[in-house]
Amino acid sequence: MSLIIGLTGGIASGKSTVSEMLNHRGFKIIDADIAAREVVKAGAPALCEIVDAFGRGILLADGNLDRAKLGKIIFHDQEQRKKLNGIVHPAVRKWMNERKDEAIEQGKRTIFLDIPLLYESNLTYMVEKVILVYVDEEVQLHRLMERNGLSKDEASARISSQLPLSQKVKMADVVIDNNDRRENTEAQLEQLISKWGLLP
Ligand SMILES: CC(C)(COP(=O)(O)OP(=O)(O)OC[C@H]1O[C@@H](n2cnc3c(N)ncnc32)[C@H](O)[C@@H]1O)[C@@H](O)C(=O)NCCC(=O)NCCS
Ligand SMILES: Nc1ncnc2c1ncn2[C@@H]1O[C@H](COP(=O)(O)OP(=O)(O)OP(=O)(O)O)[C@@H](O)[C@H]1O
Repeated sequence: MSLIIGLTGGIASGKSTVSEMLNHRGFKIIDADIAAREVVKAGAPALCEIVDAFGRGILLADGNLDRAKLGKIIFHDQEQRKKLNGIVHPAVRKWMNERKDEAIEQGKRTIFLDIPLLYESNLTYMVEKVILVYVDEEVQLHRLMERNGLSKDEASARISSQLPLSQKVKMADVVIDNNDRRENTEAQLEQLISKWGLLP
């Protein structure tokens, strides 16, 4: 029997940072952001649907998706975001479920699904427990601006396109506070692994 745990948070709250720590300990992580990139690769059916919905101008000269351009559209317009989500999310779920089944077959005892939009997309049915990686909003804004080289307005638009972390905190089984140094985050993770008796 494998335990399926959801790892969620907000944009730039530290999910990848925690995933990396879990990966080092041998745990299997299936990442929705990677899935979302895979399912829109050149030639993929979801990419054709995106072109039908947003026009050929959404492609780069080499035929790949212009992510920066699409980001500018969807993080500022809820209707366009819903349209994109409707195309990409079913393919993401399928991709993740296939990887999860593979991991179960390989005998993995704990499998983490890293899903930024776990609550927004009502995907809690896919997991048995939820870990939330939390940061205060000003830390989130600062780290996002820094990591992606975004202006304050652009970063705020991205944060506002998700449920506030303060709301997600109330729904999660456990919260990892990632405001402090990485060592502090890692110590909380260690404690949780031991408290829940998690094995890779
Ligand atoms: C709009 C796109 C092309 C922008 O690409 P970009 O390389 O700039 O960002 P990236 O994919 O690395 O996403 C970074 C973060 O943005 C947030 N985010 C992405 N898409 C969304 C969305 N539709 N709604 C809210 N937040 C989102 C997530 O926190 C994600 O971790 C891309 O995010 C995308 O295809 N989004 C739709 C698919 C999706 O919902 N992905 C999130 C996980 S399923
Ligand atoms: N404890 C920390 N102290 C300082 N910087 C951190 C810490 N944790 C993460 N960061 C930095 O903050 C940024 C966001 O972290 P990370 O990429 O792990 O977030 P994420 O939740 O996976 O983001 P996204 O959903 O956007 O992919 C990165 O640049 C990372 O290096």
